Amino acid sequence: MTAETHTGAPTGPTPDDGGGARPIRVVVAADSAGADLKNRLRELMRADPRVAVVDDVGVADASDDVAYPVPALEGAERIARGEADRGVFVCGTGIGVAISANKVPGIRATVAHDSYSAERSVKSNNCQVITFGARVIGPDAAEKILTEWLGHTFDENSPSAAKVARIDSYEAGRV
Ligand SMILES: O=C(CO)[C@H](O)COP(=O)(O)O
Repeated sequence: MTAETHTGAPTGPTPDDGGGARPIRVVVAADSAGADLKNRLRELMRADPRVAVVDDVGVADASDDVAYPVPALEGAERIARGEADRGVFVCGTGIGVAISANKVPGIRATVAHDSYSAERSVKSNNCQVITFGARVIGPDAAEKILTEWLGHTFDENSPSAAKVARIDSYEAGRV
């Protein structure tokens, strides 16, 4: 699948649309440093009516020392293949899983530890993936940001769309 055919526009409900939009499919991933927070965020989303399914690609818990690129790349590839709409990836800082996910064509991922950045990552950048650093942000703050993030959508008719399209064009080799 090419980046052109897979811009991966986040879909789903907006905060004030009454929940009428299609529930989204989310994939979660983490390394040992992020497993506990990932599991907590996974359960939060499984109880959220805006989320249809939460697919967990591991690691299961902090005893598993598989390095962060492995679950992050697997999660990002599932989004690129159209098997999930969005991803929530966690490591110690959120940086390693973001860098890994961004290597998958068509995927836009960023760490976002504040509400405004999380919102703009969707509305400006059409990011499908948000990442957290479990050694940086507390679980309550991560839950609040995640709950808000689930309600944001990218407007393909907004001025930001052409900017994201420029990234897609570069990735597709069209300069
Ligand atoms: O935060 C991480 C990568 O960004 C990861 O959880 C720890 O990586 P390490 O410092 O290389 O062990």
